[in-house]
Amino acid sequence: MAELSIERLSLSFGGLAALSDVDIAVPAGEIRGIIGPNGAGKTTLLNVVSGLVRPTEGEIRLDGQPLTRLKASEVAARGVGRTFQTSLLFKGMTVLENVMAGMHQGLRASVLGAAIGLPGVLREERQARERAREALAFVGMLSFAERDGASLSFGQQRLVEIARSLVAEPKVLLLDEPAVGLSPPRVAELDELLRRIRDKRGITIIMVEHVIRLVMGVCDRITVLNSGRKIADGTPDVILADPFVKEAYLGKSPDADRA
Ligand SMILES: Nc1ncnc2c1ncn2[C@@H]1O[C@H](COP(=O)(O)OP(=O)(O)OP(=O)(O)O)[C@@H](O)[C@H]1O
Repeated sequence: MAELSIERLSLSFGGLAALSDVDIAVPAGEIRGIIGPNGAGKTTLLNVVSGLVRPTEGEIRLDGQPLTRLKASEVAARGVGRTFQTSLLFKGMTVLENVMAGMHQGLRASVLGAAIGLPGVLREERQARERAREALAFVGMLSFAERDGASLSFGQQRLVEIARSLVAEPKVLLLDEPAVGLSPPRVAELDELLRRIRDKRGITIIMVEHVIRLVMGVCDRITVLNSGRKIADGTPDVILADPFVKEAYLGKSPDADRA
C-alpha cells in the first residue's frame, strides 16, 4: 500500500488561482474524498497529481518519492492510476479490448505482436486477456466483455474504466466523479467496489465526488476545497458538522443531496 502527499501545491491559470497552497496527506490504504463546489479546483488537483498539468509551486510524493516534475506516463508507471470525469470507451473496440488498452507498454506491445502473429507473444496475449477478464469480473462487468464499448450506458462505461485502470496495477487510484450516471442501487455497489479495491488490491483511493451519500459512506477522511483553497480536512462526521463546510458547500450546492 502506498501513501501520497501533496505539499503547498499552487497553480494559477493566468491571473486565476485554481489551487492555492494546498496540503493533503493521504496515508496508505485510505479512501480519501475530495469535495467542494463547482470550480473549487478538484479536477485540477487530480490533473496536477497525475502529471497532466505542472503546478506553479509545491511537491507531490508517492511513498516519499517526488512525482512533481514527471510526465503523465511516468507518473502512471510509478503507480498512480486515474479515471476521468466524462471519458468514454473507445468505439469499435470490445469492452475487453478497452480494458486491455490500460495495460503497461510492454504488455500492449505483446498484444500488438500477437495481432500480427509474432511467435512467442501469443501466450502473453492470452495472459493479458485473462488479466483483463479478471479485472472485468472484479467490477462486475465480465458478461459485457465482448460487447462494443460504446454501446454501454455511461454508468457501465465508468465501471469498465475502473477495470481499465486496475489492469495497470496502480498503488494509488484517482477517481474523478465515478458515481456520475449511476442510479442509487448502483451507487451502493460502487461503495462496495471501492472498499474491495482498497481491501483486496491494497490500493489507496483519492476520489473527487459530488454524490455526498457515497462520499460520507465510504471515505475514511474528506478534504474540502473552495476557490482553490483547502478549507477543511477530517472524518465524515467532522466534515458534516463543520459550519464553514456547510456554508461553502453543503448549504449552497444543488448537488449536495443529489444521491
Ligand atoms: N485549463 C484551464 N485553463 C484556465 N482555467 C482553468 C483550466 N482548468 C480549470 N480552470 C479553472 O480553474 C478553476 C478550477 O476548475 P476545476 O475544474 O478544477 O474545478 P472542479 O472543482 O473540478 O469543478 P467541477 O466540480 O465543476 O468539476 C475553475 O475556475 C476553472 O475555470
